[in-house]
Amino acid sequence: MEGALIARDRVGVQDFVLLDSHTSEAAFLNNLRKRYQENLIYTYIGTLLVSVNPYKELDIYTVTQMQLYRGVNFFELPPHLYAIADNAYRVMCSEYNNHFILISGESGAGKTEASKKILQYYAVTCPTTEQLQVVRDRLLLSNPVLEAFGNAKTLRNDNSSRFGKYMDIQFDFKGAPVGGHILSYLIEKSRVVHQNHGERNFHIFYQLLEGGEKDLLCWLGLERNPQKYAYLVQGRCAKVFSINDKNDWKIVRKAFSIIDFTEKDLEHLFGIVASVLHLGNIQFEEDSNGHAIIRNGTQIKWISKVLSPLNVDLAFYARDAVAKAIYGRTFTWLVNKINGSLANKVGSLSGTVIGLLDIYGFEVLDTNSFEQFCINYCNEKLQQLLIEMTLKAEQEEYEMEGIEWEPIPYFNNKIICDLVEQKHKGIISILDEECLRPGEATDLSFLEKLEEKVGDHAHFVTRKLADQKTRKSIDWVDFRLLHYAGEVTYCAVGDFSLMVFQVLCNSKNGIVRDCFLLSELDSRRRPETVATQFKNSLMSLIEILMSKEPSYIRCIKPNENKEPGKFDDCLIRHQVKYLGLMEHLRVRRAGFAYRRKYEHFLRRYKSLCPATWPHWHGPAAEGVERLIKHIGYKPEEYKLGRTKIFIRFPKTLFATEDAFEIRKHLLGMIPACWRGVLARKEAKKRTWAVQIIRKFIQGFINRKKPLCPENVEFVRLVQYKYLMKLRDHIPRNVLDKSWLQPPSILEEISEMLQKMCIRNLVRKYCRGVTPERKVQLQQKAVTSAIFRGKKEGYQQSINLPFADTRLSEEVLILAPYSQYATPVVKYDRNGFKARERLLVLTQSSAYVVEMAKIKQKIDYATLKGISTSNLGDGIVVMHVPEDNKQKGDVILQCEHIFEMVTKLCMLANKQNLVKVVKGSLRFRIGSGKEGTMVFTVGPEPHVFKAKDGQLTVVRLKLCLHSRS
Ligand SMILES: Nc1ncnc2c1ncn2[C@@H]1O[C@H](COP(=O)(O)OP(=O)(O)OP(=O)(O)O)[C@@H](O)[C@H]1O
Repeated sequence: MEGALIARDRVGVQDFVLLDSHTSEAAFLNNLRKRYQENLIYTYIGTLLVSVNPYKELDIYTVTQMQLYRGVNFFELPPHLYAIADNAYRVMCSEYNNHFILISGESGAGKTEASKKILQYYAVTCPTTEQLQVVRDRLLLSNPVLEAFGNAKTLRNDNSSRFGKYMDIQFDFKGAPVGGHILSYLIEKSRVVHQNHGERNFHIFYQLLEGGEKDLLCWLGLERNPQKYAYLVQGRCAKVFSINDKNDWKIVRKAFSIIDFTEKDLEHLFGIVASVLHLGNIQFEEDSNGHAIIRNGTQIKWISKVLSPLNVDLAFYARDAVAKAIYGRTFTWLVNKINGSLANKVGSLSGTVIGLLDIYGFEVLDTNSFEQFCINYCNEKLQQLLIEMTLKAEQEEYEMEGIEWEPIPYFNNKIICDLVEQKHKGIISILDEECLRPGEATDLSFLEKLEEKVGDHAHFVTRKLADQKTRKSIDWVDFRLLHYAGEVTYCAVGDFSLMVFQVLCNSKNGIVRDCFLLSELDSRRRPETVATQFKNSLMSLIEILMSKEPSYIRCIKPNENKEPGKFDDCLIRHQVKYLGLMEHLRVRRAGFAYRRKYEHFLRRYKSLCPATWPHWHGPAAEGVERLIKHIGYKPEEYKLGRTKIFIRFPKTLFATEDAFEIRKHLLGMIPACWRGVLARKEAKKRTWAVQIIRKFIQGFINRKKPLCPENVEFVRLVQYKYLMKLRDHIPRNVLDKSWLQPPSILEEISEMLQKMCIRNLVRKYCRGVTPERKVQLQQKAVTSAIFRGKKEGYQQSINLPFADTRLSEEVLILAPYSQYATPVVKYDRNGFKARERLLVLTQSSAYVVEMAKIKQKIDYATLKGISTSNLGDGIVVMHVPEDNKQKGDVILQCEHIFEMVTKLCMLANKQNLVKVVKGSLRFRIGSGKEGTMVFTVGPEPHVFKAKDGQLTVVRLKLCLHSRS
């Protein structure tokens, strides 16, 4: 709601409590007018909603609007009856208590429309289930039925409710509507028999005649023409342009079927409607005794006989009384029947309710009868309730907030209520006494009694009691009450006799029988007058309301002509008075114009103080204190409650609001400038991007050309991208041969880079190699040169380090020539297999040692060659020169053949002497003889010598020397 504070000069304030001169009626009207002219028909007084009938369709009742108000804090959106409805609903759901919404205003002010809209709001926004849809439909459809029987066209409203209505909507614990209950008040029975010019009887009569099926009318003995019925033609406007009776009949018929009326019920109901019409057509004439007799006998078959010997006037009077009674009681029956259908049958039993009270407003007619008396008394009671509840709520809030209560001058209308309802001394009691006392009661005797008993009351006047000046305006049969809303003069002439209709108790029509109970004829019981009945029902209504949380909607009729946009000051001023709005405003203001929770206040105005902007991290109350200190509130302008700040004068709030608007504007500008900078940057970025993309495409097309302006950036980009990627994929060690595939234009560079990289890695590797490791590597390089790709087991031998302790002086595995077939295995202390023969390498020669005794010395200088097979056996043959002293070539079997051969070669410096042979080799046995050695693979490794001296070396899958 604060959102529109700034527009207050044009559209007025949304809450009357913000009016500077809150006691000025003119200021009140002015605000209402401003808003009405802007189609803002709703204004608050605190939590009370004032509504002015727009007399045109406004776009504010859509489902979107409903959703907008759903669950939103009351003051955050413009005033609306949805806000009232939603607030009541939300509080009900959260606090699990009962509520009522009191809608009042004079005829045509928009009460019924408001209550229907609230019902629709609940129908749309409340949770429901498929089962509960039925309840929802019944709640909505009870309206057309009640309106058909209880509404009529009047001069003031084409669809005027002629009864007061209180409807409870029952909700289950989940907040779903599960049922309803209706109470009706004071149906205007007089309308059944009499209508003023320009007005009609209740809608149902015209609907039945206009829309009723031919058979039905025939059965009821009715003609379609309303002009034929005396009760329908007095207002001379049976047909009205704005009302479509035929269509409404269809709606009502459909509604009847939804709200559980049986065909029998309808038969009886329409029977009664028709009876009333027939009754109205009965005419009397005088017989010779001066008694009334029925003139036109045809109608009588529809009603019971009139037996009393009455004169003609009284006979007409009695006829009308019967018609009114039948209709009135049938209406009550109808309401009860609807209640049966609305009763909660599906939901949980213990739920909560929201009551909608749509009740006639204060009425002042040219001639005010008993009906107006009741209506105005009702308004007096409701006004009292409103003032009391508002005051109570205000006081409670002050107490809760720890703020001192300041007494407010206001008019308490309890004194008028007492005048009407006090036991024994009140007007109703006096009326009862007059009606029920033996002997003839007259209007004048009643008036005299009043003068006697309440004559000295400040709010009661009769002609006799009045002063000279006012005497003229009061008739002898009148009394005047000074209501809170103004003076009303009532005519004391009326129907004070109690009518009892024995004959109706025996009717064949079920509804009539239900309505007129025989027990009522019990003469021992003191019957209640209509006034007392009304008083009692009003008392129980007040009791119902007192137990609930209130919300109020006050409806105002802007003009008498149902004209949109016309704001009749005089008419509205009256209503503002009748509705007690000034009084309510006075109570509501109670010293402080505005109050808000600290959190809300701080959220809105925090930008006004550097300490609270943009964020306040402490408690909201302290934030507000800092804020108002910074703005400069004077001590008399505000009070700080427990949870709310109270601001005494609207001008203080407006000044704050204006400051906030300026601030908002400034704050709004910063983002605007910033947005400009960003937009310019964005545009630049886009232009730049377009150029880049264009260049890229050009570069791609020309990428294979030598560097030129067209491709230079593309190539650089590709280079850059490739190099950046290569950086993450560079080989980390000399053995890693992977290299990132270059784009074609970078192949040459990539190759160079790869070489550099490898060189670098190698250098790095070499620098990190120890002398021992270097020797190893040199040895391994020799091994590789000799054996790589030639002999089985080489690959596996690479990772096996050569040991310094082997073969420098001693320890090689030797196999005696004679024992190839069964080698004897021994282990020396170095863990090597030792046989009978050892090979010892020294700097200048190799010794074949047998049992530690030198057996054969081979000089490196004379060594002719070294042979091994390509298989994984451990046989090595050292070819020595043909020398007599020597026995022949040395054949050895050793475990570390790669190491042994390598070291031997290196010592002898004769790498090229080694031969790796396939299949077989020839060797010299000595003394000029030669032998052959065959290498083969078999299921078992062994070495054997054939008879012809040929040696065969069989190796298993595994190499002989592989120990691990
Ligand atoms: N919010 C509204 N928007 C548009 N038209 C409205 C609105 N409220 C009322 N009206 C118009 O005013 C007419 C009278 O309204 P409504 O019947 O609600 O008055 P009422 O106060 O219930 O009168 P009564 O006391 O005679 O029953 C409606 O038929 C409708 O044409």
